[in-house]
Amino acid sequence: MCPSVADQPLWVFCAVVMVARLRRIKLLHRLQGQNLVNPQFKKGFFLKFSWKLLLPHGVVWLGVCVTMAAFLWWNHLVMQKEWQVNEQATRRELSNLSRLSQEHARRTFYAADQALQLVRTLYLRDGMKLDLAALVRQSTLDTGIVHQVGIMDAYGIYRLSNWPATPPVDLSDRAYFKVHVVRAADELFVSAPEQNQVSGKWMIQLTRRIHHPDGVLAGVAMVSVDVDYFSDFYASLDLGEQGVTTLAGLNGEVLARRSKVASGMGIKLGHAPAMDLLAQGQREGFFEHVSPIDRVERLHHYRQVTGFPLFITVAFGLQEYRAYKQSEQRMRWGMAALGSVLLLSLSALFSWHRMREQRYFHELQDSHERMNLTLDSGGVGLWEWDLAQGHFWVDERLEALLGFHPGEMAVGNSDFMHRLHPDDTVTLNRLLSPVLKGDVPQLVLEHRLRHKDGHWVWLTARGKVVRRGEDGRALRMVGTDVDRTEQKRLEEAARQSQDLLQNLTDQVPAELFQFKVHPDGHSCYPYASKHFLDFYGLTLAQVQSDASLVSAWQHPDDVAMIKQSIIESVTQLTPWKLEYRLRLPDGRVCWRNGHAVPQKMADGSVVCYGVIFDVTERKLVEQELSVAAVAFESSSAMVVSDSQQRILRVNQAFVVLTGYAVHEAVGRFSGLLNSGRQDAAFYQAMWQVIGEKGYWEGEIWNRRQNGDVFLDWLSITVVKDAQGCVTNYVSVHSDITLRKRTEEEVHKLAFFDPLTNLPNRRLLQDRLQQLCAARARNNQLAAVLFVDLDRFKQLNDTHGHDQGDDLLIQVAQRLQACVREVDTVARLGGDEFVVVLAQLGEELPQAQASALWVAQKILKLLAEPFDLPRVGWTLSASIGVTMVVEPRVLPEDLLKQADGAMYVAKAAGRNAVRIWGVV
Ligand SMILES: Nc1nc2c(ncn2[C@@H]2O[C@H](COP(=O)(O)OP(=O)(O)OP(=O)(O)O)[C@@H](O)[C@H]2O)c(=O)[nH]1
Repeated sequence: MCPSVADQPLWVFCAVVMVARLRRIKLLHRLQGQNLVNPQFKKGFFLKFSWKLLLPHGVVWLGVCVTMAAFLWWNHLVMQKEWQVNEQATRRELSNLSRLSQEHARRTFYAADQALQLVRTLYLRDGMKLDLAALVRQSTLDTGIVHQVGIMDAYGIYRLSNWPATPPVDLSDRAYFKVHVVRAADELFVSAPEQNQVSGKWMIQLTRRIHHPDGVLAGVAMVSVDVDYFSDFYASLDLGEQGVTTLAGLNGEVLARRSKVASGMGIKLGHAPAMDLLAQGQREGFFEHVSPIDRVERLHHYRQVTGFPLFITVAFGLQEYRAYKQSEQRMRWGMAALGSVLLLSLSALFSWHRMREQRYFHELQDSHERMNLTLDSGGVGLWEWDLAQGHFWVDERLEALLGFHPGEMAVGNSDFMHRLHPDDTVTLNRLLSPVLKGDVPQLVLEHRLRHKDGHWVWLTARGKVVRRGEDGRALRMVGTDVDRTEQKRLEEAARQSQDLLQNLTDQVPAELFQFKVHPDGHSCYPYASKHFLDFYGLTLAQVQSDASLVSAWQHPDDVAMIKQSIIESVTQLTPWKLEYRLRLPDGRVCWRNGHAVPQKMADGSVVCYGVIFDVTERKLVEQELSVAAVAFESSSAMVVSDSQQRILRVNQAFVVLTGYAVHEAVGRFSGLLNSGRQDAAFYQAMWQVIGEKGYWEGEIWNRRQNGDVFLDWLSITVVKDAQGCVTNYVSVHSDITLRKRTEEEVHKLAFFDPLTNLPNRRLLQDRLQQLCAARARNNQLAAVLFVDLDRFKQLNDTHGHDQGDDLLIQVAQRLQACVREVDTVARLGGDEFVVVLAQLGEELPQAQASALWVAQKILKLLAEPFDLPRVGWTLSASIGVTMVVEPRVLPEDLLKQADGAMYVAKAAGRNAVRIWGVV
C-alpha cells in the first residue's frame, strides 16, 4: 500500500483549511490596510496570550492529538496487515519462483531425457556408426541444454560422442554406468555434478540403459547438461543478496545452486528439511532453515520436480528480507511521523492563524467599537463622494451636525457647493485638486457649511481617494468631517484673550518676559513683550534662540552680580529680584528692577516668568532724595510743613538750633518759634510774598525753647504738586546772630576807629559825601574842622602808648560832647581828628562863626585836665577849619583844606584855630 495515497485525505483536508485560513487572513490584512485593525495588534499578539483564546485551541489540539494517535494506530494496523500480506506475497513469490524453477528443471531434464532416448534408439539402430556430431549439427538435439552426448559400451568405455575427437574413456567406475549394470530397469539416472577435467565445468550426467532385446546390457547412453544452464537461469531470478536456488536430487545431491554467498557445488545435503518433508510425501512447502553452507537463515520453498527424482528449493535470506521489511517499516513509520509532524505543524499553523484571526477580529471589533464610540461621542461625521455620479453619501452623524434628520439632507455636488461658505470655495479647489491628481495623499480642509437653521458650522474635513479609474482619474473619496465650531469658538476666545493679554502687556510700562535656562546652561527668552523687544531692538525669534543678545547690554560692573543672582534663583527655585544697570549703546546708563518666579520643567530646564521695570527715574529721584536727605541733615535747620503749616519733619540742626526735640516740633505749627518781636503786619507781608512768589527769605527774630531770642535768617520755599496746589513748605533757619555780630564788627572795623569808636577816614569820607549831597538839596552850609593834638608824641614817649591811648579815647569823648547829633566826629589816625559840623545855616558868615565857636569850644574843653592817673598832662590842639560851600567839592579836597588850615594853626604856635582861605 502506498503511504501518500493513504494520507491523501489528511493532506487535502489540511490544504483546504489552510486555503480558507489564508483567504480570511487576506481579508483581515485588507481590513488592516484600511486602518480598521489596530496596527499594534501584531506586537500585542506575541506579548499577550489569553487563556480564553487558548481554550478552544486546546480542544482543537486534543482532537488533533487523538486524530494523530488514531492515525498512528491505524498506520500500525495497516503495517501489520501489510506485513502479513507481504509475507504471503513473499511466500507466493517464493512458491512461484520454485514453480518456475521446477518447471525449468522439469523441461530441461525432460528435453535431455528425450535427447537421451533418441540417441539410444539411434544407437540401437546404427550402432557405432551413429554420427552424434551430425545429429547435433542438424539441431536434432537442443544444444542449449545438451552440452555433450555420448555412448558408453557395455563395459563402460565411452565410445561415441558428438565431439569426434573425444578418445575412448573408461567410465565403468562411474555411478551413472554402474547403476545400469546393476539395475536392468529402463530408468533415467541423474548423476551428481562432476567437474569436467578438460573444460573445468560442472556437468550433470543423464544416462539410460541400452540393452538388447534380450535384456542384456548393450551400453549406456549419456547426455551431459551444463550446470551453468541452471545457474544462469537461477541467476536471472531476483532473490536478493542472500537468496538461493538449489536443484538437488532426492538423495540430497546438489545438482545446481545459485547463491551470491557461496556456490555449494559438489556438496550433498545432509538432513535438509525439504528431504524430510518430501519423504513425508509433501511435494512442496515452506520451511525456514539455516544453511550449513553459508550459515544464512532463509525462508525456503521446496518443490519436487515432476517426473524426476529431483526437487528444487528457492529461498530468500530472512535477515535480508527482514531488513528490507524493517526498512520499509521504518520508512513507513517515518512517513507517518513526518505526516504527524506536518499535521502538528499545520495544526499549530492553523491555531496560530486562528488566534491571529481571533485577535484580528477582536481588534477589529475593538477598533470598530472605538470608532463608533469616537463617532458617537459627537462632532464627527462620515462622508463618501462618488465623483462619477456627482453625489455624496453622508452618515447620520454628519447630517445631525448640520441639523438634518437622517436622509433629509440633499447630497448632490451643487447642494454641497450651495452649502459651502463662499469664502472657502477657493481654498477647497486649491487643496482638492492635488488630492484628486494623486500628488497629495490626503485632503485636509477647514471649511464652513451652512446649518439647516442658517448659521455656519466650522468643520475639518479629511479625505482620501479610495478608487481610481484605469486612467488614474479619482472615482471615489471617503472621509470624515469633524465639528470644529466649539474649537473655533475657543480659538477665537483664546485669540481675543491673547490679544487682550498682548494689549495689556503692551500697555504695561514694563518688560514682560519668559526666561528659560536649559540643563546645559543655554538660555533664551521664549516670550518677550513688545516693550522688551522694542527696548533692545531685537525680534522675538532672536531672543528665542539666544539670551546673550540681551545680556550683552548689562553694565560691566553688574554682570557678575546679575549672573550670580540668576544662578541662585534657578538652582534654588527662589524668586528673582534684582536692581541692576544697563549700559545703552549711546553710553547712557539706565536702571532696571527685575522680578521673576522660576519654575522647574519636566525636561530639567527652568522657566522664569518675570517683569522688568525701568526705574532709572526713580533711581535719579532716589539719588536726588539721597542728596536732599544729606542736605536735609546738613548744618542748616530745616523744617518741612504741610500746606497748613503743620510741621511734618525737622532735622537735627533744627533740634540743635531751637532746642526742640523732633517729637516736640513735629505736629506743631510753624509759629512755634515766634518771638513776638515782629508784629502781625510783618507776618502778613511775609506770607503775601510767599503766596505771590513762592519764596521768601529774610531776617526774623525767633525764640528758642529756652526762651533765648536769636536772629534767624529764614527762607521759606513753597512746594507745589503738578496741579499747582501747595503741598508743603520748606523752611531753612540759620542763626545769624553771630554772623550779624561779626558783620557789625567788620563794619565797625571798616568804618570806625577801633580805639575811640569814632568813624574812621572811610566813613568820614562817606559822611562828607552825604553832606555835599545834602548841601545840594537843602542849601545848608557845613564846616570841616581838622583837629591835631599838640606834642602828643611827647606823651607817648614819656608815659607810653597806653597813656596816649587813654588820652585819645578821652579826647574823642570830649569832641563828641562838643557837637550835635547831626555832626560827626572822626579820627583819621594818630592824634588827628575831624569834626564835621552840618546844618550851619544858609549864610556863610553865620556858619563860619558857628564853626569858629565850636573850634574854640573844643580847644577849651581839651585844655581841661584829662583823667590820666599817673600822668599830669595838659593838652592843647591846633584846629584848621574849612567851610563846605560848594556842593560839588570832593571830600578829599575838604580834608586837604582843613588840614592845610590846621598846619597854619600849628605854625602859629599851636593851640590855635585857623580858617582855610581866610588866613
Ligand atoms: N598813644 C598813641 N600814640 C599815637 C597813636 N597814633 C599815633 N601816635 C603818636 O602820635 C604822635 C603824633 O605825633 P605828631 O603829631 O607827629 O607830633 P606832636 O608830638 O603831636 O607834635 P605836633 O603835632 O607838631 O605838636 C606820634 O608819636 C605817634 O607815634 C595812637 O593811636 N596812640
